[in-house]
Amino acid sequence: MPGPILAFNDLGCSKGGRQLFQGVNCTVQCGRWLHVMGANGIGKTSLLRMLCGLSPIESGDILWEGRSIRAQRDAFQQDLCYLGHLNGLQESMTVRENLAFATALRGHACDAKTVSVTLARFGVAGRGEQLVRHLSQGQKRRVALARLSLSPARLWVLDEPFVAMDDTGIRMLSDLIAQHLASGGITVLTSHQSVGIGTVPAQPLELRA
Ligand SMILES: Nc1ncnc2c1ncn2[C@@H]1O[C@H](COP(=O)(O)OP(=O)(O)OP(=O)(O)O)[C@@H](O)[C@H]1O
Repeated sequence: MPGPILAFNDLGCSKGGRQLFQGVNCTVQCGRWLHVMGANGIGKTSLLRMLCGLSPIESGDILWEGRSIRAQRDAFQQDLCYLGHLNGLQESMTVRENLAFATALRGHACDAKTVSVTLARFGVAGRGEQLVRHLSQGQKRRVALARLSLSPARLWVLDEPFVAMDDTGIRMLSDLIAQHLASGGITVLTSHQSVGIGTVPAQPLELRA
């Protein structure tokens, strides 16, 4: 059995002088997914943002492969793909440019055929030359999934990824995450809906004030 690769150690968070949560402890192994749950405003997005280095860790620590993420910022960022509310897409670029840009940032070239095949896989074939800002919310989500599928990152951090998805999109995303887990990846996600990811049971993390 592989050892834990992601760990939250006594993690706490406050915003605007108010304590949101504290004393969060858990470990996540390869091939598992963490379902971060809790009431509106409890701090789920805040936790994900700390994990991604978008906000500082105020108390406790987050470990990746046994080392604080603060001590290995660049290497950890290479291992991470974050899908937030804004989908991580550049609105003023075309769909195709977005995918090429995202993969280039990670030092990979992505040829036109791969982009076309990937867009078709997520049901947005033929949208490649369209500006992202002209897509519907659900189509943007699908392009974000296409971006995710091209990412070699081992850790996927997804904030409410099922929002704005139709049933087909929800299935596509579940299958994509299941595939990621099967290849030894880890996913941390928030969702107010109950979620099924293949046959892999959720590892629940309930945030409480
Ligand atoms: N920069 C900030 N300054 C002050 N308060 C903030 C800041 N960012 C977030 N908050 C507050 O922190 C709390 C937690 O926000 P967060 O978005 O993490 O919650 P959440 O659990 O993801 O909520 P939801 O389920 O509604 O999406 C909220 O009350 C929010 O208003």
